[in-house]
Amino acid sequence: MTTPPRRPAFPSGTILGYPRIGPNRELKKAVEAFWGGRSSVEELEQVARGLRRQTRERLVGLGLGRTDSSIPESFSYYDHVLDAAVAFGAVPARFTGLVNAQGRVDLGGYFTIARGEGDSLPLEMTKWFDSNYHYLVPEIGPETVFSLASDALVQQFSEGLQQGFLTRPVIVGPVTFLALSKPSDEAPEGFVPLSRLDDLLPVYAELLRRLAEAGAEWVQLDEPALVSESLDVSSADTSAAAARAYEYLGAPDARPAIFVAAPYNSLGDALTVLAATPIEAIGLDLVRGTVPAAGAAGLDPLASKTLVGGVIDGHNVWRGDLAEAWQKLEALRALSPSVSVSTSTSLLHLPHTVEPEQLLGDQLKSWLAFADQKVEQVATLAEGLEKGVAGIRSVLEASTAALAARLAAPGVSDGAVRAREAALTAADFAREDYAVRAKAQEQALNLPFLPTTTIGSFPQTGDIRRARAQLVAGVLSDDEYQAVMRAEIARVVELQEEIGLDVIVHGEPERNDMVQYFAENLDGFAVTQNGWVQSYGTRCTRPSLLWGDVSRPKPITVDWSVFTQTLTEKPVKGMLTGPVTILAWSFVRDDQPLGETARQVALALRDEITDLQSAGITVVQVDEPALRELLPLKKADQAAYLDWSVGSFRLATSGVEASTQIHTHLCYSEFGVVIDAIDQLDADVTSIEAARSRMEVVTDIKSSGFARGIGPGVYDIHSPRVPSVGEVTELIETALASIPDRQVWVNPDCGLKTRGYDETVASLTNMLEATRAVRAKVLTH
Ligand SMILES: Nc1nc2c(c(=O)[nH]1)N[C@@H](CNc1ccc(C(=O)N[C@@H](CCC(=O)N[C@@H](CCC(=O)N[C@@H](CCC(=O)O)C(=O)O)C(=O)O)C(=O)O)cc1)CN2
Ligand code: MET
Ligand SMILES: [Zn+2]
Repeated sequence: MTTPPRRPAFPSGTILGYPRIGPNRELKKAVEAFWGGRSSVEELEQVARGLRRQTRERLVGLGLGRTDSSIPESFSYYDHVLDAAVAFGAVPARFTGLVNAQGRVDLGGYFTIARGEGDSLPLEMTKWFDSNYHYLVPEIGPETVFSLASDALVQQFSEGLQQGFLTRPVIVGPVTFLALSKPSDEAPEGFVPLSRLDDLLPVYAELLRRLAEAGAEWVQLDEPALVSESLDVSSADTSAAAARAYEYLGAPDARPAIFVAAPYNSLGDALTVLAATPIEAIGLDLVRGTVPAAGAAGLDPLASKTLVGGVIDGHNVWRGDLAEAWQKLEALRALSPSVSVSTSTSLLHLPHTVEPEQLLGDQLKSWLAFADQKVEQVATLAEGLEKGVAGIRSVLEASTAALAARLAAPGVSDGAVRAREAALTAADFAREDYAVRAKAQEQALNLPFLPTTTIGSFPQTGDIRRARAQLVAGVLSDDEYQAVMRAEIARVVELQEEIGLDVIVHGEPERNDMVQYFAENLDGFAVTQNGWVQSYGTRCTRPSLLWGDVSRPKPITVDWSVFTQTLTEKPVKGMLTGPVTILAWSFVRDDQPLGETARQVALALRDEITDLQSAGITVVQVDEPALRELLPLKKADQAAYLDWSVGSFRLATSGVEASTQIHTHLCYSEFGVVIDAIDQLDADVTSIEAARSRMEVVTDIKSSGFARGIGPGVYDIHSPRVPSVGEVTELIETALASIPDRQVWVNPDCGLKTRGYDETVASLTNMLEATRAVRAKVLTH
């Protein structure tokens, strides 16, 4: 028997990943300049190199080691799952023209796969576990030929080495890569991408060998699929795949030491599986998950591995209780003598740093930790692990004290809000029967067969954003800003009238973001100036901070909707963001159950909706695109979630008369699992993303017995492509084949804010032409 090679020690502290977009969105700006033809690929690459160097230096400055593999090499130009697809040669057939003679795709081609071109649709985009980050879905079939088609990761590691850093390359693990993939267009019915594992593993092994040759001592393989019970493949299948994968990848001597990270929840049975493989370190999410019980069956082999305790929350901004985090690390020591500290997830979900924020106030700032502050927390705990807890005791105590101060601060608990919540009864969560509502609404609205509408936003042009930036800078007065927005609303209304839409929207020009806008107008929230977080590709958001009890000091949207209604005879649809989505896209207080916070937001929205009704608005849409996103990864937690999420939506929307039509909108997800919950929302009309999956969702709707209005999106707004009249006609007819005629609405998949005006006008015009054609056909039969 040969002795295994000696492996270098895992660093005592690390993070699973770091934001890639740059402290001032440098990468976003550089990539968009490249797309716009305003810079060359060399200039873009130079910005990226600069950011990577800056990140390595910054992380050392914050306390990570320069040469102990503690710095993750986790850069991406657009998305880390796309990076893996391109690295392993998994390019869909429609893009093979982008692959050069060496089997590689250049940076331009990489962006084309992400964004589509001409008739070639981009990879589908969907939510990354329970976060607001979207990854691109690889397409895998029996025809996919895996090969090592990119050395980007090796190059980035070598680039760091030349600068004097020994970093730790990070890549999506093989099980997660395949579990998140979907069958390619060429794949036969029933094909499962995970069935290609044995063909993919040699390519991963080759990459590991190349990294070892380049000098990498550790590599990180991210396997969040192992914690999720909500994927297309079962946990039993992902566990079995992990056993195979890590037995195989662990076998060769010529490889870096392997660290498998399992962020977003606990590993459950998969921990036993990983324990039995020859990998050297395992990362556990101890924020969402718990410390495994020492002595549990099958965990003995952990004693010879490093356990990396993800005790610092990578998914939320609170400074948290470091003393409690320390205790979790101590508890881990019962399983292995070798314990390190890390974040629970990549810091990708957090803004860079609290420091430059000028509007947050010292008190709130003292409660917060963004990415850089989380790195410092990791460094503190790592010092405790290395030198004993005595040296860090005062820091632990300070964090406990800050947390106690936070819980006792004014505004965290508001008596009036609490009293109102305590007085709620079942009647506050229910409307009249749908039959009664439908009749009252038919009379009030008098809409045609196949009513047409849009999802709310119209293009956010440079002029609109500039005007808002000028308002913030004090260059425009409130009145001047209002005038610019009103002019935009007038243009949007006129356009909709010309095109012939039936239910009119105001276009949301006054909103920087559909959540931040409401946060700015509600008590209990704070917003950042520069707290940008990547949502997908170059698109970023500044998640708001929900720190206290929520209430509405005054009406928020009423004046805008009332103004819009003065411009048209047609019904104007009021536009609000729902409680679940407001929570999902903010950083939410962690001192009380989410359901309680959601009810507070719902009550504020309920008042807004009744105020809209009093002001003469007859249709109100309450968007819940994040309903599916927040669905817990563990099945045991899902029923309770659906109960409070559906409840908060109903609380927000059930204060109105039968004649007021409530719409909701959902997008960005697979809806099958939550279709019953969507029905339970009891909205009069639900618009739902459907075009990219060619109306697959209507079969779910049909089998669920959904009996109210439904608008399956008839074109994808994520690409500038203008759908033809024929295409839209076909999709409307597909919907009509499954759903009773009178229920069907015609609308795009989502809001138009990321589009330009030219394609918007062309697409909506075609949508109306298709609707008229179908109307004529159905009505003459
Ligand atoms: N929070 C959130 N999550 C979501 C969505 C969403 O709409 N909101 N939609 C889904 C998809 N995700 C998306 C996320 C972001 C964007 C998006 O368009 N983001 C914009 C920023 C939106 C914004 O905050 N705009 C601000 C600030 C704009 C800005 O960058 N201003 C310039 C200055 C203005 C100029 O001169 O151009 C600056 O600060 O430097 C405003 O309009 O006021 C972007 O990245 O470009 C779209 C979809 C799912 N998750
Ligand atoms: C991400 S869902 C977007 C809904 C919103 N009303 C809009 O049109 O932009
Ligand atoms: Zn949407």
